Amino acid sequence: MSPERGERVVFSVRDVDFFYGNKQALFGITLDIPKHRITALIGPSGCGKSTFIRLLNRMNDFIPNTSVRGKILFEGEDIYDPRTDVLALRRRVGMVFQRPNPFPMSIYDNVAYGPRLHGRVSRAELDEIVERSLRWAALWDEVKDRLHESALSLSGGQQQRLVIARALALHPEVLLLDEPTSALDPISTAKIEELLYELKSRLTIVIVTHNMQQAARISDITAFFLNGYLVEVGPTSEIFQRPKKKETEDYVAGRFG
Ligand SMILES: Nc1ncnc2c1ncn2[C@@H]1O[C@H](COP(=O)(O)OP(=O)(O)OP(=O)(O)O)[C@@H](O)[C@H]1O
Repeated sequence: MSPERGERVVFSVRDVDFFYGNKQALFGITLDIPKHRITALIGPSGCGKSTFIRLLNRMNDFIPNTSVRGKILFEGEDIYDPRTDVLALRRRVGMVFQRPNPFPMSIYDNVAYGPRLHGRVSRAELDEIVERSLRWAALWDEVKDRLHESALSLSGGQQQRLVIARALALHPEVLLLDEPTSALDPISTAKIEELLYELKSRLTIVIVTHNMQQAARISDITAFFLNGYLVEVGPTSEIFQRPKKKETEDYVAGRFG
């Protein structure tokens, strides 16, 4: 899909194939991810959404015996070029997974973890980063009096917002979320959706979701995957109300998957 005129593209994906061993999981994916927008990836189980989102910050590198063909440009740079600094890439492109995974340490230390690892920061600077990140993640008011308690004492929904705060502490340009609310209750889910909506003024968001109402509520662009192919991508309202392909229409109408 070509983004609307004048809209900046953060990721430009061209003809990407992906293999687990000799099993091909993605076929010729071509897609642009526009800046400061929420792009939702939808499609039935096993269609390649997680595989695709993990390509964007090279998380698939951790899975042995995989290979990629094609090009993925992030801000114009080929991220699969051997000279790519993968750690720097992951700092710029943060990721949040399905199950909240706070570190077994205090709330404060979870958020301070990345900034501490990436450079020398004073206590005062850290305090500021922690507060700001928790505010961005809409968690500050709930935890400001218990920053030194274990992160594991938080509820699931709070833990997921803490994990988002931990990612935000590094000022990523893109946040990738792989089904971030599927383990959460409806109230926590609504909080995360609201938060993502607020965050898009600061960064670009790509979210995998099984929940079509969620995609329809929060995303600007929706990409529909099926059996490793990108069937259709476009403005969310068009994908849900006037899809061009029969498969998309069937899927969004709940006729399969
Ligand atoms: N680590 C792996 N090793 C081998 N095959 C894998 C691996 N991870 C995923 N696959 C296969 O790749 C295909 C795409 O899987 P993927 O997890 O990307 O789909 P998905 O759309 O995210 O599914 P779900 O919605 O169920 O999470 C599936 O056939 C899956 O079995």
